[in-house]
Amino acid sequence: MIQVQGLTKRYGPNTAVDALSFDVTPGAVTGFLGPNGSGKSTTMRMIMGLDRPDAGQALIGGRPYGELRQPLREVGALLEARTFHPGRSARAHLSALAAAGDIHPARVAEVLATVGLSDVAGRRAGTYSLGMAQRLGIAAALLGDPGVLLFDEPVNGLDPEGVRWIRDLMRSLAAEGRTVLLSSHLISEMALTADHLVVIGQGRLLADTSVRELTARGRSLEEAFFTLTEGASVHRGTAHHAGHDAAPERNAR
Ligand SMILES: Nc1ncnc2c1ncn2[C@@H]1O[C@H](COP(=O)(O)OP(=O)(O)OP(=O)(O)O)[C@@H](O)[C@H]1O
Repeated sequence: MIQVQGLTKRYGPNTAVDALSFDVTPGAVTGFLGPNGSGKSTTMRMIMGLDRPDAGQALIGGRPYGELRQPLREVGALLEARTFHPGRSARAHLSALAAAGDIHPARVAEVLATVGLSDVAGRRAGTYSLGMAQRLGIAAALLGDPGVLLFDEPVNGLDPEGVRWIRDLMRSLAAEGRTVLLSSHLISEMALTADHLVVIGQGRLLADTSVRELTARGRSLEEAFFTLTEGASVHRGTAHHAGHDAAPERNAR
């Protein structure tokens, strides 16, 4: 379970994340949608303790990231690809992470197999394609077998087979009862992958609802997304925007 409570982050005069609150529940894929610059990555970074909020808090299983006793076993994240040393092999990279996180070394081979990198695990990761780099990032996120997972744009740069692989992986992680928060620009992909959606614009919550609810009455998810985010995109960078005072679309789970 992830709880985002009144989370706020300012960069100078810009408020990147603005009193944002939502929960991400286990056993489902929660899609995290919003236009470019709406604050998705900043929110995920704050959940992972990489950015300090100016107000509010993000909790993982009831605690802020910094207070988790065994963080790699509790939460895994793919926030940006290529966070590994290019001269190291995938196996060496994962082995170092496992050693640092007190994770059994046998997990390295397991996660390499899960992401389909077993055959190239000895190669320098710097030679990997974007798709392979994404898979290595996902392997690192899965290493501690955590119950909570965050993926920021995992399908970026992947070919159709890779996109489908990610979709199946997300769905199976949720089916195992894990909490999965997934950001993506690909709305059509989100319609296929996510059960629940959190939509933000200008750092504010625009909707916290099920995909089914948002696409009710024959509306496509794309239409619903544009209707929700219209005000937030058109007036981006100004103090006033449509929907400023509107209550976000929300439904109970
Ligand atoms: N380190 C930083 N310094 C200054 N401004 C920042 C910083 N990081 C993010 N921002 C700003 O905060 C806002 C939110 O950015 P963020 O990357 O979180 O959005 P996003 O929804 O993930 O966008 P995208 O979909 O393009 O990845 C943007 O206006 C961005 O320019």
